[in-house]
Amino acid sequence: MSQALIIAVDGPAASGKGTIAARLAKAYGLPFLDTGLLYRAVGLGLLDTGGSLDDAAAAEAVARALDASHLTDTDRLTDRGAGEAASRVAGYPGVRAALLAFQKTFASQPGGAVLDGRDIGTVIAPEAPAKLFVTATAEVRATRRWKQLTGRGEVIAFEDMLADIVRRDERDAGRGAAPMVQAEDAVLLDTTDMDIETAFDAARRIVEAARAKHGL
Ligand SMILES: Nc1ncnc2c1ncn2[C@@H]1O[C@H](COP(=O)(O)OP(=O)(O)OP(=O)(O)O)[C@@H](O)[C@H]1O
Ligand SMILES: Nc1ccn([C@@H]2O[C@H](COP(=O)(O)O)[C@@H](O)[C@H]2O)c(=O)n1
Repeated sequence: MSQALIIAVDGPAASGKGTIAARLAKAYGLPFLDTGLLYRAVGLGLLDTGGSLDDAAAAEAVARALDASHLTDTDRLTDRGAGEAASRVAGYPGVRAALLAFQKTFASQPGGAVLDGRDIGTVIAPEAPAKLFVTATAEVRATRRWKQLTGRGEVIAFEDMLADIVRRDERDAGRGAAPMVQAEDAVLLDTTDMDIETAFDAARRIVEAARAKHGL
């Protein structure tokens, strides 16, 4: 059986990986999953039921009960508080285990798929023929996220945004369960000095090289 075009896009918060992944999915006509939304929905779901972000068992129960209806309020899911809550619950092995099968099934669709997150190339789809690790300096990422959130009305000081990004990087890279790390066979894409169009073009070249290498 021939290999499917699975494109794994990992990287730290606000590096632009979601933007790149969504555009790659459109360009190749593939289904796309932003896996960060799953963790964000678990974090918010826990808070909404009065739970504590320190309660691993309660977080796992929310993750096990997650369905598509929890993923519709994208404005709330992508706000600052949801990002912080997500990175707290994402450290619990039970939460990650609860979300694993859905992500693996999504990745293994016969025609291929694009997924973005922190552990796509290492845990969810280590077999992916195309892997990117998208990054940028913390200052540039904080600037992008600050513009995004203040542009839609959230009130945040830039220094607080930068501190959020640095704290999230440390938590995501430092946890024991599926830490954020560049897969050995992933190509690093540093978008610090790239606008969206330039970053997408570079990502597309990486995918084209992977397709040629794997005969896809
Ligand atoms: N190369 C770029 N230059 C300038 N702005 C960018 C670039 N890439 C993405 N952006 C903008 O930065 C913000 C964050 O991008 P995006 O949501 O794609 O990041 P992300 O890595 O998926 O974030 P998260 O990890 O939180 O999901 C968005 O407003 C997006 O339009
Ligand atoms: N595959 C993933 C995806 C996300 N996380 C955690 O969720 C947080 C929010 O993710 P965003 O991509 O929407 O920023 C993130 O900080 C991670 O803690 C994850 O662990 N694995």
